[in-house]
Amino acid sequence: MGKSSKDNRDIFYRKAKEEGWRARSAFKLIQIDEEYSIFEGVKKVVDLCAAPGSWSQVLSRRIFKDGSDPDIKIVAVDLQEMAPLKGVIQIKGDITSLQTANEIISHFDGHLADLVISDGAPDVTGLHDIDFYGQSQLILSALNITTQLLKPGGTFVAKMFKGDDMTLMYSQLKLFFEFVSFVKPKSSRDSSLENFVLCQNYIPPPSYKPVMIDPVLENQYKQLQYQQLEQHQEPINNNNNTSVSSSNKIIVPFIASGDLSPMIDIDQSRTQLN
Ligand SMILES: C[S@@+](CC[C@H](N)C(=O)[O-])C[C@H]1O[C@@H](n2cnc3c(N)ncnc32)[C@H](O)[C@@H]1O
Repeated sequence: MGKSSKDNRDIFYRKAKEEGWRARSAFKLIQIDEEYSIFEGVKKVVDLCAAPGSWSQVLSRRIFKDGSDPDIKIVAVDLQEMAPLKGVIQIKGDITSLQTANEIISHFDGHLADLVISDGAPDVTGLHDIDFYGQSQLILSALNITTQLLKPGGTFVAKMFKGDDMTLMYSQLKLFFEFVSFVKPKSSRDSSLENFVLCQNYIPPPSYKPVMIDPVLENQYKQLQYQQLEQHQEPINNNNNTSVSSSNKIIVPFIASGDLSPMIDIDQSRTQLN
């Protein structure tokens, strides 16, 4: 490790201790907000994969503040328990589950979120390809649940690893968001492949209906295809009683498999979905 990256790590580590952040990751979210004003006008926010809670702390300090605005709701979700935080509703749950999505929505009094952030990380094996794959799947799960939670025009921020698939990831996210960019906050170590994707102005494709299927589970997708065939391509119900509309038939396999064939360009693919 070079001297400058070691110093960089130490600065943010020390600063986190001094300022009472649960993890130095807090600075990554703070720096993304300083550069892109992602908290502006935000009242409903979801922190996916939130433990131990430094991003939720940022939301508590910067959005909830003194708690004087009753419209502000912050919901944090993680597989693990985390210590309580002022103004943060905590859910112990899996972001791939419909039950978690429903539980989050139940706290928003019929509204959707303005902002969804995800700093999710799977258990790291040290094998680059496996870790990269695991991280990609977690982003897809985060995107999947985000399509249930985010209001049109909303913002989504997620951690990813820099890798060969960034162009593909960009194309996939561009199906749902007008602006997609990759961000590397200065508190993120230079030596790390970590990156963040910032997606702004959520515009789901016409007739897209969010479904909580896991596109990673190929068999589950095949099962859906069989059901579609049996039912002559009419919308179907999966186990979660959510329908798969014609736009989903195109988008879900595209996201899952990385098959670029249905997408010529964004506008054209959107036209196909109409
Ligand atoms: C790097 S930590 C998040 C750090 C957090 N943003 C902070 O600032 O304190 C990654 C988290 O992702 C969570 N995670 C991984 N897979 C998940 C899943 N399927 N559902 C919910 N949480 C998950 C892990 O439990 C872990 O706490």
